Amino acid sequence: MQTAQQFKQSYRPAGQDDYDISGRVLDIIRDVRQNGDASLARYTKQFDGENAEVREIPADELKAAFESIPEALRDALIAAKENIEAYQSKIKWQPVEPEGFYPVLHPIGRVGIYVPGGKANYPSTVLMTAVPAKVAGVRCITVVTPPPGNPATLAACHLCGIDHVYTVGGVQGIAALAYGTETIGRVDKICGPGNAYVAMAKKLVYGDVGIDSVAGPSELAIVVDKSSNAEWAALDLLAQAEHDEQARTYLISLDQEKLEEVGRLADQFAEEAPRSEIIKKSLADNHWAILAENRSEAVELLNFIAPEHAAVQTEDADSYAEDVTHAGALFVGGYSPEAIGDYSAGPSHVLPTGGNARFQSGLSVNDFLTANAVIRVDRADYRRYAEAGIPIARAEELYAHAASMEARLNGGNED
Ligand SMILES: NC(=O)c1ccc[n+]([C@@H]2O[C@H](COP(=O)([O-])OP(=O)(O)OC[C@H]3O[C@@H](n4cnc5c(N)ncnc54)[C@H](O)[C@@H]3O)[C@@H](O)[C@H]2O)c1
Ligand SMILES: N[C@H](CO)Cc1c[nH]c[nH+]1
Ligand SMILES: [Zn+2]
Repeated sequence: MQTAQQFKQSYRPAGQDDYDISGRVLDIIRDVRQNGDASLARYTKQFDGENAEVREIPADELKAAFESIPEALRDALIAAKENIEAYQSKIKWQPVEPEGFYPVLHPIGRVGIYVPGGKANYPSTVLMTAVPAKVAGVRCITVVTPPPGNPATLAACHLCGIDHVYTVGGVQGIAALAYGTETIGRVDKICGPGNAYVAMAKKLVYGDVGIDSVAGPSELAIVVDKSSNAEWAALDLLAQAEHDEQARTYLISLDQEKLEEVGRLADQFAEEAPRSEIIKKSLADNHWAILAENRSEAVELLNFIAPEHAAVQTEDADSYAEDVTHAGALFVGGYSPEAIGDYSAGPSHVLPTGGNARFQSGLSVNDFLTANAVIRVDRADYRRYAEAGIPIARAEELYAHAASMEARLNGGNED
């Protein structure tokens, strides 16, 4: 257990010290750029197993996967998809009147989605990325996912009408999307979460291709008080810890007894959990238990950590919504567990990690739109813009800029 002060003094956000992996990740990216498919095949055997194969899954196999999964799962995917569509449609940017200066909205042309598949399978991630892209109007979507391709993930690809699905994961999958190979077409923007290697690869290709955010190993910060249900809070911690040994969990309590109770239950549940090994390592290496003195210290801690998910399960949980400014998503009250956001609530579960919620929002339909300005000045209005521009151009000693504006001051043939 730590005080807020002690925690803040020693804390480092996830990913900031990943220098050791950045070199290795860059080597793989360079190799894929130079050697294309041959490089993909080599790294896939190295990281995913000797028999692992990179291939495109044809549409009829995706359909067969959809038909083969249990009906209850099919219905659940369809229901979740509807919720996601409803939320994303509600928040989609709307065109403004095309007069004067205005932004014109265009869907991004080619989108690549990374669907993780190392320590767990993520059909939900297909929905949480492809549905916003489709609502935006993206015409070509490519999914990459580690081999051999999980049936439920492939089923979700069919449900979402994905154009191309390739069984290639990790850094090599990201590099293939960013630069293209003989068989995989390069895309304009890559989205989707992944482990620390995938997150680093996205950072390193950014600029040559767009990315949504650095959505690395999962994070959850829960705030509890005397009134909180300790069992629920402990289970919520485990629900993040089971993703990855590197998943981070923070328990912030306004009450010392509750802090100890939740911690005890989490350790107890970890022993019996199906993914016990991952959970125990995550809790041992990447869990913080912090005693906050009061509500404002709890809010300050959340904003300091800027976690992927913040969950407030205190008596006055509603009051946190305005004050928590840095969190990928905020879950308010005991009946809003983070797992609901993972699957079926509607906002995307692809959220910024490593403190990036300070400047980055979760994935949404608007990440798949560009809003570029259209500038059209009439002769009647020209003078006031030119007169504001010319002195600034001169101050910058950019005389051709000034001349370009001056030449039009007295009119000409152009109307
Ligand atoms: N932030 C979010 O929005 C969000 C959402 C869902 C999941 N997640 C996170 O996504 C991650 C999924 O991770 P995962 O491992 O299950 O699947 P993954 O698909 O991200 O990673 C598996 C791949 O990593 C590569 N890899 C493994 N070890 C490597 C090494 N030593 N060097 C280079 N490459 C290596 C391999 O190519 C392998 O196919 C978890 O950390 C989870 O918490 C985050
Ligand atoms: N909690 C993850 C984001 O950090 C998303 C997810 C998908 N499936 C289960 N969970
Ligand atoms: Zn989760």
